[in-house]
Amino acid sequence: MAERSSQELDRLRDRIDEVDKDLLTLLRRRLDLVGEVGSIKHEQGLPIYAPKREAAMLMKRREEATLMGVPPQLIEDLLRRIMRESYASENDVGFKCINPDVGPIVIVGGAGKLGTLFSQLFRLSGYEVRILDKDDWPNADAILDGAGVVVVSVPIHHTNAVIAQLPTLPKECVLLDLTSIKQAPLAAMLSKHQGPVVGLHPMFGPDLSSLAKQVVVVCHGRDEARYQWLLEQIRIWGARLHEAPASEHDQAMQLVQAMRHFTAFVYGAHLRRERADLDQLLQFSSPIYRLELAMVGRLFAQDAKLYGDIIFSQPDTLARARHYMDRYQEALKMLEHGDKAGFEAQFNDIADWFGDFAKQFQSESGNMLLSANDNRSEA
Ligand SMILES: O=C(O)C(=O)C[C@]1(C(=O)O)C=C[C@@H](O)C=C1
Repeated sequence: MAERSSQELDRLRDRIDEVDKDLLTLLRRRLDLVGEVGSIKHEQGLPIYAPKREAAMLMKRREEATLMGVPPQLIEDLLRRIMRESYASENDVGFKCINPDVGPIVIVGGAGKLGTLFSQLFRLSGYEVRILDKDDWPNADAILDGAGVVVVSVPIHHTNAVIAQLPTLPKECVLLDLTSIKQAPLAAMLSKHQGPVVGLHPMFGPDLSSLAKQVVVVCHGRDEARYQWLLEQIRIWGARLHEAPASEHDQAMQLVQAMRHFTAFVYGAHLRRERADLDQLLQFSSPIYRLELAMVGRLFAQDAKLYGDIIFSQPDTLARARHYMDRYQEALKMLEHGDKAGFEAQFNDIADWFGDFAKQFQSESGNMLLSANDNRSEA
C-alpha cells in the first residue's frame, strides 16, 4: 500500500476540527436546554441534582454507544463532565425560596470563604442575608435584630466563644454552626439558645461552584421540626444530607480528618527534612505517586491555622496518633528483622479486612488517575 501523504493527514485533521466544532454547537444547545430545565426547577423547588434521571440517562447512552461501536465509558465520562457544568449553570438561575416568611439570615463569619459560599446560596434563594464579621460586633444587636437563622461560620477555636458572645436571639430563630467538629459547638449552642438548634458539617471545601452531589452532615440539636425547611432548602441546592449523632460524627472525623492531616503533615515534614527534590520526584512519579504527592502537597497550599485547628481541637487526636505510632513501630520491627513473610501475612490480613472496599477503591482511584493523566500536556 502506498504511503499516505502528509496532505492526507492535514485533510483528516481538518475534518476532525469540523467534528469538534459540531460538538461545540451541540454543547451550546445542550447548555441552553439545561438553562430552561434550571428555571423550571427553580419555580418548582426541585433539587439541582436528579440522581434517578442521571442514572437512567447514562444507562441508555451506554447502551446506544455500545450499539454504535463507541466505548460506553467514553460517553459516560463525557456526560458526567458535561453535567458538572449543568449544576453550575442551574445554580446561576437561583433556587426556590422554601421559607419566604423567615427573618433575615445572619452569617457570623460571613466574610470567610465558607460563610461567603453559604451567603451566596441563601441570596440566590431569595433570602435577606446579613453578615456579622469580626469588626461588626459593636453593631451585633442591630444586625441580629429579628434574625430568622443565625449561621456560625468561624474558625473552630473561636466557635464556642463566638456562640457565647451572641446576644439573646429571638425564640423562633434557628441557630446552627458549620464547624468540622460537632459535639462542643452543639452543646454551646444548646446552652446559649432556647429555640431550634442544629449542627451542620459541609463535607467539602468552600471553592465550589455548586453543592450538587456534596454531602452535608446534620447533627440534630433541638426542635427538629422547626428547621426542616432549612434542610429542604439545602437539598434543593443539590446536597445530600447525612444525619448522625454528634459523637459518631466526631469519632469518624478523628480518623477521616485529624489523623489523615496529621499523617500528611508528618510526611511533608519528612520530605522537607530530607531536602527532597520535588521536581525530580515528580519526574520519577507514575500518576498514582503524583496523586499521593499532590494529596500531601495540597495541604501546604492551605491555611496552617485551619489545619492546626482540626488536629488540635479534638481531644482524642493525641491518643490516636500514639496508636498510629505503635503500628508504625510494629511495621518497623518487621523491616528490622527482614520479616517479609510477616509483612505479607499482615498485608493479606488487612486486605481481607478491607474486603470489597479494596477493589472499589482501586477502581475509583483508577478513574482519578486516568483523568489526572488527561489533564497533563506538554505543549
Ligand atoms: O434533567 C435534569 O433535571 C437536569 O437538571 C439536567 C441534567 C443534565 O445535564 O442532563 C443535570 C442535572 C441533573 O442531575 C440531571 C440532568
